[in-house]
Amino acid sequence: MQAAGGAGEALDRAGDGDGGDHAAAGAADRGGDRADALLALADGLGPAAAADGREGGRLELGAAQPAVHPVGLLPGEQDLRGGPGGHREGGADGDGVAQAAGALGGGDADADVALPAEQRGALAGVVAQLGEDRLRDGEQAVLAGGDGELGEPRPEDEAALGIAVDEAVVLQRDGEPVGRGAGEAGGLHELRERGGTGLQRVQHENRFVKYADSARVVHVLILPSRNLRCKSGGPDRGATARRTIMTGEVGVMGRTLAEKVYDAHVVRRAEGEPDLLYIDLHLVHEVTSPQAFDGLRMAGRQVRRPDLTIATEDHNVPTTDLLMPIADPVSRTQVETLRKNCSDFGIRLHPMGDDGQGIVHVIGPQLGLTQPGMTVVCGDSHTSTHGAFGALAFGIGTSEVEHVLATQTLPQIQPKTMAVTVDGELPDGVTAKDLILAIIAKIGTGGGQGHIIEYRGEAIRSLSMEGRMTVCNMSIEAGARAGMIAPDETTFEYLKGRPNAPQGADWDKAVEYWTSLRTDDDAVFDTEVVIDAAELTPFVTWGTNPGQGLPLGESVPDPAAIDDPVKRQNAERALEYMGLTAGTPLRDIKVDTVFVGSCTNGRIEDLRAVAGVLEGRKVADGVRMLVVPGSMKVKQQAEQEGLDQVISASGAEWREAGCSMCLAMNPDKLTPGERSASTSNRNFEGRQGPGGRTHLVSPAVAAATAVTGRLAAPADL
Ligand SMILES: CC(C)[C@H](C(=O)O)[C@@H](O)C(=O)O
Ligand code: SF4
Repeated sequence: MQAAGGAGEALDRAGDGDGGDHAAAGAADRGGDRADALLALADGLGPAAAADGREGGRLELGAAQPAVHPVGLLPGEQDLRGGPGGHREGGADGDGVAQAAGALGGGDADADVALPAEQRGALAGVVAQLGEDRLRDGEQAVLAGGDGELGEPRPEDEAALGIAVDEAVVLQRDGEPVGRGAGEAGGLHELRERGGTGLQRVQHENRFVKYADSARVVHVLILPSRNLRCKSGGPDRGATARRTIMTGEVGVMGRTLAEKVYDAHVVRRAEGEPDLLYIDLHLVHEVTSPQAFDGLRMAGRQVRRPDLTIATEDHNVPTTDLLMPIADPVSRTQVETLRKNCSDFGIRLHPMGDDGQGIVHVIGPQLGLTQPGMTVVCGDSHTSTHGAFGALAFGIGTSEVEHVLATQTLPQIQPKTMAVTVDGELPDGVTAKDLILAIIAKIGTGGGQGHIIEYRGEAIRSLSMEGRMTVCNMSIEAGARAGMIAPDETTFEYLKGRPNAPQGADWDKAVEYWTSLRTDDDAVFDTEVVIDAAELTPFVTWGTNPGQGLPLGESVPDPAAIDDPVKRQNAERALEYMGLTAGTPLRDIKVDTVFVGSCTNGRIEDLRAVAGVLEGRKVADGVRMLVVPGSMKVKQQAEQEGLDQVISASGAEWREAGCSMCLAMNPDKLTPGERSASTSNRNFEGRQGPGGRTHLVSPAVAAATAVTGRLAAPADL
């Protein structure tokens, strides 16, 4: 199924690789995806409970579940629409599809059926695991294993791990419901006795059985063998794992951070099919959403969780004259379409000129919406940025955007895991951008393919949140599905007090849970790479992909010296396009333009670094420098700190927030042959304008380059 978004797949994105011809790409997208989108939706709706409780009726996910979040700090409790209510006002549409009440909220049934506390108590508990007693203080044993003998689970029953007493539960066991027998706590009989409203029995053809409080769940509990399945590879992973457990050859293995977050969001898993993942946060922008909304309209659907969906205008917005209508008709149409869609479907939008507007990957973290342990998606490949918080965040195609809008879930094939460990300390003057460029040069643009990369090690721990976002942002440039960094004090410090961050007791609970989001010591990664931070220096690209980079002190490589014929040919072609000669010292390369901005390096720390270098200096004659904050808030903060003054005094242009020259979907473009040093993340042919030549650099290198007019580091000044 194409819409499953397999690991490492290219997105069905518009406007990529075509020099910004997004209108044409959008049309192709529209034509190509329709059937797949419908397919995906049908699949997505398959396994779970009918929201209206009709057994055997149309199968749907549980009604208006809050986002899956073990500590109950639900993104669903943050109503992104800003209005009263949120998901608790949800209703069901004519198809039994639960809908949060928004502008178009249909139906008046309250689909968000909360279980009375005593029923939840009856459900929640712990199953003794493979004969071991796993009860801890405050936990209660409720689910019997095997044939109902408490404490005697059969290995194949794979009893679930501990559940806090106040959590909602999915009871699951292969082939039959757990806790079904008379007298067994948590059995359906008991729920019925107590009036069990909101619980449905769901039996899937793949013998995946749940009793679910459909109003609250739907976590599939973490099963020990799940991890083994993940490790054994191939479609028969489950069978292999089970055999292994039964013969007692291996114990339960630890899990990686990525596996923990992934597992915690699986709402349905069936042999031979993609998993269905619950999505906690859906970010939307003008480029990849129009066809998705059109699809909803065509199918008569609404947005299932407008309260977990937030939109911003970023790609097509100009960075000057915000009060003027957008001159370019394609950009204007994109932006106007997003406005209409958000208004029709009840989605909070940050339009141009709004205080909260900015690049989608800058505003999510800024608003405290991106939190550890979440699943975050957006029709944008650099969604990997949000992995810096320990969220599982990845880009999706337009058909998948429609799927998430309609169901708040996404079919996924579980990616493999990769550790990139950066030992030691980054030398002075070496930044997160240099680090990620060096990582990509080392592992290649396909090095992370099929994997979620977890960045670890001392050098990563020492990075600020801004630096971590820069690193995770470019995971996609290494071909990875996502990048993640385990949350720690730096993460909590960044989040604390942000508008959507938990508060008070919720905050403490959240931090406790977030602290558990780290790779277990005995977890095994599918692939591991180790890098010594001490060896790194400022890094720049010389070619037309982000992996064609070298330390600034080196020279343009000679393709003739490259053994691999494909790489050699790529290098030849890149040098020709870039107008470079082998052997030229990188420091001798003259630039025409310097661009500071983008979701890679448009944050406050980046602007501080730039102003730090520019202070008391001038941009070289003949060089134009654009400094584009990643969001309006970043812009305001920079202005409060006086950074704009320093930047303007140096001769650089201080602009409004947006993607800008990162991809040239607005008037900020390179002209043919023009060469830039750019803090963005992509350097393919025409990325910054047809014929434009891009060198990817850090903010500090960008600023030093602006001063000298040639690729340079601050230490060269
Ligand atoms: C327009 C969008 C789909 C695209 C992406 O997916 O990344 C853009 O943001 C980019 O950086 O090329
Ligand atoms: S700033 Fe660049 S990379 Fe980031 S979302 Fe915008 S276009 Fe994509």
